[in-house]
Amino acid sequence: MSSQDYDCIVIGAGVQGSFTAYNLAKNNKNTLLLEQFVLPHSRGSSHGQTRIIRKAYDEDYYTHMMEECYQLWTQLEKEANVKLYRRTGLLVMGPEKGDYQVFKSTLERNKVPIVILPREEFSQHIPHVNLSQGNAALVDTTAGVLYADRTLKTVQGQFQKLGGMIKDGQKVIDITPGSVVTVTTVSGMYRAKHLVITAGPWANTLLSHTGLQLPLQVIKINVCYWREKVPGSYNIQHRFPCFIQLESEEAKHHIYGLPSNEYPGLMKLCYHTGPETDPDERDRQTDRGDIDILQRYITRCFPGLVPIPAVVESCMYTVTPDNHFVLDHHPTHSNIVIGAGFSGHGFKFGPIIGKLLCELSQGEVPSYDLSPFRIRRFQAHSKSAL
Ligand SMILES: Cc1cc2nc3c(=O)[nH]c(=O)nc-3n(C[C@H](O)[C@H](O)[C@H](O)COP(=O)(O)OP(=O)(O)OC[C@H]3O[C@@H](n4cnc5c(N)ncnc54)[C@H](O)[C@@H]3O)c2cc1C
Ligand SMILES: O=C(O)[C@@H]1CCCCN1
Repeated sequence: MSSQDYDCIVIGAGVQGSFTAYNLAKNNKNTLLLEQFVLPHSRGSSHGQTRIIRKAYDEDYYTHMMEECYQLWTQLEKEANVKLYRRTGLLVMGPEKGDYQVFKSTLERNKVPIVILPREEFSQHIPHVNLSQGNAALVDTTAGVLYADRTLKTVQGQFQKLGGMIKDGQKVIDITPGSVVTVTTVSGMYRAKHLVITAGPWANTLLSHTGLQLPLQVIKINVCYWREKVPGSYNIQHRFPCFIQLESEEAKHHIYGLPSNEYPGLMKLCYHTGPETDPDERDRQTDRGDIDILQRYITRCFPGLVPIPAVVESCMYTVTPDNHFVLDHHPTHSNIVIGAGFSGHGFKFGPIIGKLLCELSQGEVPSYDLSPFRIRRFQAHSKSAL
C-alpha cells in the first residue's frame, strides 16, 4: 500500500469537490482529489446535462453570492475556452400572496433586472403555458442554463492542468483525524495537513469516521423529460425560459423546468422533492408519487407537452432541515472542512463554494458571512451528534 503526503485531500469529485480542488491548486496547494467511482459517473448529485442558474432567491445572501459567482463562471469559460452557461431567463410563478412576493422583493432590493408579467400579457410573452388561478409571474432575466457534465469535465481538467492529482475508483474507507490526516481508500493510504469532505449523499457515511453526524436527508429525484406535442414549442432556441412554479395548495414543493435543449423535442420538468433513499440503493427506490403530481400539473399548465414522461433519469438531493448548505470546519478537528447538504440548489454556486471551502481549509477569513451555513445551527436537532 502506497502512502503519499499532500497539502490537502478533497474527498468527492462532484461539482463542489472539483471546484474546491481547482481553487486549492490555483493557490499552489499540492492537492489530491479522491473519487469512489470511475469518472465521469452518474451515481451522485452533479451528473446530467443541465442545471438552472439564477439570482432569484428568497434570501439576500444567496443573491449576493450569485453576483460574484456569475463572474467566476464567465472567468472559467474564458480560461478553458468552453461554453458552460446559456442565458434563458427564469420564469417565477406562484400564488400572489406567498413566497412569490419574497422572491420579488429580494430581486428588487438587489437591483436584479426583472420583468413583471401581468396576467393579461402573460400568454403573449410565454406561449403554451397557463398561469394558475391566483398566481403572479415575473422573469429573472439574468438566469439560464448551466451545462453540468461539461462543467465537471472542465473543472477537473483545469485542476489537472494546474498540477492537481485525481484518483478515481478509490473509495475512501477510513479517515484518521490528527494534525496530519490519514485517508485510507480501497487501494491506497494518503496523508495531508488539511482535508475537505464534499461527499454529497455520502457525507454522513464519511463523517462517521470523524465522530460527527449531521441532520441530512438523502432524497431520490426522478428527473423527467416530457415530449413536446409540436416540436420546438418549449425550445431554448425559441427563447423559452427555465421556470419555477412555487409551492401551492396542489403541490407542496416547487415544480421546475428547463427548456427543451439537450434531448431534442423533450423538456425537463421535475418535482423538487422525492422519497428518502440510501445512496447505495438509489435504484431500488421506485416511488413515483412525484410523477403523478407532475402529470396533473402538465395537463393543466403545460398543454403542449404529452403528460407521460418520455425519459426518467435519477439524481439525489442531500437536504438539511432548513435547506441551507453546510460550509464549516469540523467542530472537533479544525483541519477538516465540510461542504455538504446542498439541498437541491448547490450547482450554480460551485465556483463560490470552491473558493469558500478553499479559504476555510487554508485558515483564511471567508469572503462571505458563513453564519447561515454553520454546523452549530443544528445543535437543537436530535440527529446531530454535537
Ligand atoms: C435532479 C437535480 C436537479 C438539480 N437542479 C439544480 C439546479 O437547477 N440548480 C442548482 O444550482 N442545483 C441543482 N441541483 C443541485 C446540485 O446538483 C447539487 O447541489 C450538487 O450537484 C451537489 O454536489 P456535491 O459535490 O455536493 O455532491 P455529488 O455530486 O454527489 O458529489 C459527491 C461525490 O463524492 C463522492 N464520494 C462519496 N463518498 C465517497 C467515498 N467514500 N470515497 C470517495 N468518493 C466519495 C461521490 O461518488 C460523488 O462523486 C440539482 C440536483 C438534482 C439531483
Ligand atoms: O437550484 C435551482 O435553481 C433549482 C430550482 C428548482 C429546484 C431544483 N433546483
